[in-house]
Amino acid sequence: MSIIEARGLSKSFMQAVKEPGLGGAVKHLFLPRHIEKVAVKPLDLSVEAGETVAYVGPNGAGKSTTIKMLTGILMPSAGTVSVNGINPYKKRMDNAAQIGAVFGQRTQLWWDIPIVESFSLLKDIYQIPGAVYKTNMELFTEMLGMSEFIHLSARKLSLGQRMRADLAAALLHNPPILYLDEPTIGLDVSVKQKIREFIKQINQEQNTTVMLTTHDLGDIEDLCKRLIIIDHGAIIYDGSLSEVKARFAKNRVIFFQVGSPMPELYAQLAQTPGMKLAQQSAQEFSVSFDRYEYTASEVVGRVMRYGEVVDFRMEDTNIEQVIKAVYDGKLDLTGTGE
Ligand SMILES: Nc1ncnc2c1ncn2[C@@H]1O[C@H](COP(=O)(O)OP(=O)(O)OP(=O)(O)O)[C@@H](O)[C@H]1O
Repeated sequence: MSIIEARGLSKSFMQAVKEPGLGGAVKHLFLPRHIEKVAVKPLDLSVEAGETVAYVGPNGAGKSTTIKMLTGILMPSAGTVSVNGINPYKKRMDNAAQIGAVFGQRTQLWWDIPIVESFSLLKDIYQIPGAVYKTNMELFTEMLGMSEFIHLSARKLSLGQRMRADLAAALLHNPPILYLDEPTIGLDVSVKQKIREFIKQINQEQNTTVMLTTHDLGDIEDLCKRLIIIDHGAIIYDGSLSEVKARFAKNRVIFFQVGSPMPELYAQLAQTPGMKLAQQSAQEFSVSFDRYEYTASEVVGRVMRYGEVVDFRMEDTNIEQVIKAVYDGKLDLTGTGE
């Protein structure tokens, strides 16, 4: 059985509808009006132990609501959910022992006590054996570079330091499942890298299942093998990241600057299947091509036959562009997942 299993899982909220101004507020007091907002439509989800899953979607798509149902913070409106055999909402204590969670916008550390003492409290709360605690503290301090701030209180930490401390706190008890909600939000490149490396290592060495929501698509490329896209509360794609890349990020573009205009080349390219010309000026143009049909050297060689190439650079379509196209409604992935 999968480590995370949801069937028909959904969540609706009652949202207050208030007319603007004081009059509206008074009216709402005596005659409150609500509408039902379906945040997550009935969804099915199975995640195997050790998987790394990116759960992405535009703002308001229902990502956090799903994660909150899986972590037991929110009670589902309908459907069933089982996490490592436990109903997370009904058995919150048992569930807490088997999950680690990092919500990028909030901390689970005590605000006014040194980080190292927060860790020590967590050791008691989770009843972490001394040897496990010692090993993890050493490993996490080293990998996340925590020694410089471990004696400070959470209040005094920078965002990057706090995120590292939060990640360590979430994993101290060796949970088999790690939920990450925007774990790299607002962080600089080097801290992001540190956090990604750490998550990767924990996943590989301890087979920790990782479920990640993020708007930073670099997190996905670095960490996740599986991609789930949710939009308006419904899953619109569930499949491997590499498949999406192979099918939709298959184009490469080479930008050329040439010594003189090449009208014959332009005419020829216009008729070549699998290649597309986009002209910026008489001497600047780009050729996009299917990287499974042509090699970059074939394309460059073809252009060079028509005249002098002053400069060129190449770009791959990356997963970021593919997902942006899905969010913008320009690419439909429905039916392409597993
Ligand atoms: N407690 C709540 N009460 C009423 N509506 C809510 C509540 N929580 C979420 N919603 C609504 O449910 C929808 C989904 O919200 P959710 O936070 O799950 O989106 P998200 O995908 O995590 O978005 P973001 O990327 O902006 O964090 C939104 O329309 C939101 O306004």
